Amino acid sequence: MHRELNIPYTITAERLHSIESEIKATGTYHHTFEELDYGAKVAWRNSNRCIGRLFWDKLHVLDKRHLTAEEELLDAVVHHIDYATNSGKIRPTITIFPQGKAADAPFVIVNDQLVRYADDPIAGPLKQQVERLTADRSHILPLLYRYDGELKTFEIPADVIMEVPLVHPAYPAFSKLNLTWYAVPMISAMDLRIGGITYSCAPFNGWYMESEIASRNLLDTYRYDLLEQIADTFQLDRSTTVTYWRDKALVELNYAVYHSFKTAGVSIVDHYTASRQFEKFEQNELAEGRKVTGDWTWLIPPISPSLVHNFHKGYDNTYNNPNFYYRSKKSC
Ligand code: HEM
Ligand SMILES: N=C(Nc1cccc(CNC[C@@H]2CCCN2)c1)c1cccs1
Repeated sequence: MHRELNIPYTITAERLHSIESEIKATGTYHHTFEELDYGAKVAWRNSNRCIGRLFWDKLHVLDKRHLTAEEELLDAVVHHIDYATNSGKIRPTITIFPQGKAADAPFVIVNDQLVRYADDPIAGPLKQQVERLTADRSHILPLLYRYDGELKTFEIPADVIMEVPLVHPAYPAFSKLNLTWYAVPMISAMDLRIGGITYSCAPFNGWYMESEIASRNLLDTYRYDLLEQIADTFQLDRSTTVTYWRDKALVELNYAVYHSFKTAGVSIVDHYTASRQFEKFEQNELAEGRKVTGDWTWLIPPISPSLVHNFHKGYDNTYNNPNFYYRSKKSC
């Protein structure tokens, strides 16, 4: 159940006292839903590498801290995918499972994203871990999770995973590559830290910025490395670098990804609009009297970076809490 709550949250002396006595008695404490909801939203607002932060107070927070049974926990993962996808009108959502650092939380997801193609080079190490545990070979990696200290796999039902066929309106030959990408990016291996509490299982999603798929996932040499094949479908002259065939292919591929998602009715943002939205975020934060922190190296888009405003300014990369952190590898 999702409840909209007013922001900002103000803590009372009584609440502080009750936290203190819970810590004295048990060594930790538990957030109220209001504290969890506000904490998760502020963690997004503090995510220095995120260009999508304008909508930080619209995050859908699904509180699943009460779940204990394995089937219920897995069902909540499937529900997240279904709820967030919302038939293409993507809802930025976070599902928060029982608290604890990765080593002692009852349920921890090992996958870095809930959906990952088995043939994606980035999936290498995870794929090896999965193949030691199961024989099934679907094109999407199963969920690898730790429950009660045991490493297990779960096949996410195909019907909740939406994919988008990639086409280019002006180049029919492009479809011959039979490229698709999954609709919703869902990060599942970062720790959410709020008020000294670590939630090591708190998968969250937004929607894609087109360049993530087009400039990085499909073109990085250590990812799908498709630049030449894609340039050929656009009939570009690859005989010399100075026909700018790489640059032309990159732009047309970004265009194709954006239009494919739009045609399929799946939320996506172009890099220019995303940068303008980030500029609005900066203005809003200033008006609220808050300093914006950011990581310039991730905030500039990988296509036409100097055409957007944030290329031309610096950012303070201080990490304020609440925030999201990489899980230390050893803990899983
Ligand atoms: C709503 C649409 C959103 C868009 C378009 C967006 C866009 C992006 C992009 C393009 C990146 C850089 C990713 C990369 O280069 O690999 C990023 C990073 C990040 N985003 Fe967002 N984001 C959105 C929503 C969210 C939400 C809902 C959260 C969490 C509640 C979030 C938290 C983060 C974090 C923690 C990072 C840094 C990840 C890392 O350090 O590896 N974003 N975002
Ligand atoms: N649009 C998104 N993209 C995104 C956000 C955070 C992290 C990532 C994955 N980043 C890792 C890759 C792989 C190396 C550099 N980038 C993607 C979102 C994912 C979840 C919420 S928004």
